[in-house]
Amino acid sequence: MPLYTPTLGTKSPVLLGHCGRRRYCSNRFLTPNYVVGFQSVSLLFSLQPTTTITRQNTAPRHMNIVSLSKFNRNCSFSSSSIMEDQEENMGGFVGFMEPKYSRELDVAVRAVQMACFLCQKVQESLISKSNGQVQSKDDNSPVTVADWSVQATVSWLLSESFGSKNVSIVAEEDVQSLCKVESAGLLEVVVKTVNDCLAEAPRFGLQGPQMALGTSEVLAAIGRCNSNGGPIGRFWALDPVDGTLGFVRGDQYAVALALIEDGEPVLGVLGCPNYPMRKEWLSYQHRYHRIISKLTPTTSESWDKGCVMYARRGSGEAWMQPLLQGQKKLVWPNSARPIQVSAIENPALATFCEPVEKSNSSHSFTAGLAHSVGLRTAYKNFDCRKQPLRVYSMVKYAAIARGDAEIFMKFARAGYKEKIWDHAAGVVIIQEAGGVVTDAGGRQLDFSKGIYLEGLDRGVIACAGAKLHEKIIGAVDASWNSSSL
Ligand SMILES: Nc1ncnc2c1ncn2[C@@H]1O[C@H](COP(=O)(O)OS(=O)(=O)O)[C@@H](OP(=O)(O)O)[C@H]1O
Ligand SMILES: [Mg+2]
Repeated sequence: MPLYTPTLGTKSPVLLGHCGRRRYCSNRFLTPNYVVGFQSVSLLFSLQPTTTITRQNTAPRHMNIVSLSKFNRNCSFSSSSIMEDQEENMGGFVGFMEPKYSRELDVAVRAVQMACFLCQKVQESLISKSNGQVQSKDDNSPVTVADWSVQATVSWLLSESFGSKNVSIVAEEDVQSLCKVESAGLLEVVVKTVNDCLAEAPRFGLQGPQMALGTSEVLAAIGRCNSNGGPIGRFWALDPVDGTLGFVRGDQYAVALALIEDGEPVLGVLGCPNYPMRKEWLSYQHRYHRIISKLTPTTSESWDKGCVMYARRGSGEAWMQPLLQGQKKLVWPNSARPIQVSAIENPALATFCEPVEKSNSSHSFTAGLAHSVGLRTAYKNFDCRKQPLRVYSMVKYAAIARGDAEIFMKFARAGYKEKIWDHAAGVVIIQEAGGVVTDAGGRQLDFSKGIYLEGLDRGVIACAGAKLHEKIIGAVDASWNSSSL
């Protein structure tokens, strides 16, 4: 049974009630022990003698608890058959509610925290010794132990939390390549990596397996990520290690997890292990950051370490919390703080970022655009040539969401189809942080057509605000025909 603490960081009125997998949403039984008011509270649930509670019976400090009338207007249940079928046993316990997707967001953030922990360990070992953990996929992109291990770990955690029947996942890695005879050694490392990570689950507030997972269970977890997405129902989109090149080069990468319902991303969680809470680190080469971090003592809040960002569609809020460090235990809200896009509207003051590899996005086209709109470009790595901020992975989305840059553009070569897991989490987070994300025609990205962003018009444009966005869209139109794209 997963351990659960209700979600942090909402200003929406909520009434809480969780115990393990059980959700107490009955309005039949309200104990006198709930707290009413818009204030930070720690709430102790009242328990029936027959109820088996493992732990976590308190609400996070900054949840807002309100009266039932407000609750009825503002809250809805997220559905989970597991919760419903266990609810009957809980008569007389407590009646609470929370905003839609709260539990999903809570589990997703914790799972991504764990995935980042796993990735950091693997990346460190890659850097310290190139010990053969970098593999090649059919398409020649590097695939690591981390890719498969994260996919297995996140899939297992989601299935445990919501029931494997209720969890559908679209993810990048394909289990077939891991089942090949020549991958036996790699598979062994993956199984060990997954078990090492899951053993830490209680520290992250989730329940790990009672016994270490066997090879078949790990393969089953990876293989379960075989959804093709689509317009109906609910599925998760996972990029276990986005920015594989950044990962193997010891630079930026991200763990991206989004929940998509009826074709729309409703939750976005982005783990950015090498993107510290402090802004200034983004423009330094990560190797430099690593050296400096080793020289400076770790602060209690770990602001100089990586972060996890997250948002729930329609909440008007996006949040960032530091990665869990050392042997600490994750305690909500884990020093979470709200993030917002930059207020800069003037292109001359705006910083734009783009993919590092010109094979992934045309640098010459964006350079022309930057020039025509009068965009500021950054000095990077003490390099005196002006250039955009080139950052691997969805950390670019993260940079826009928290106001470290104002514009992100990606123009892949003709014929390349963008995949949903490379964008879904970032889109929700930027939009809830106040930004705008569309294709180059100004249309919303369409996550309802399967694993690809079908119908994408030319490229992806994310901006801090509508004015900048309008200017970029106009500039793309003006220069597209004369480009070679
Ligand atoms: N040819 C081509 N064109 C455009 N995009 C491609 C292409 N090939 C791959 N991909 C996908 O892009 C993801 C990496 O995008 P980034 O923005 O991180 O690029 S970069 O690494 O900074 O250059 C990358 O994600 P990861 O595979 O997770 O790294 C791919 O999904
Ligand atoms: Mg990716």
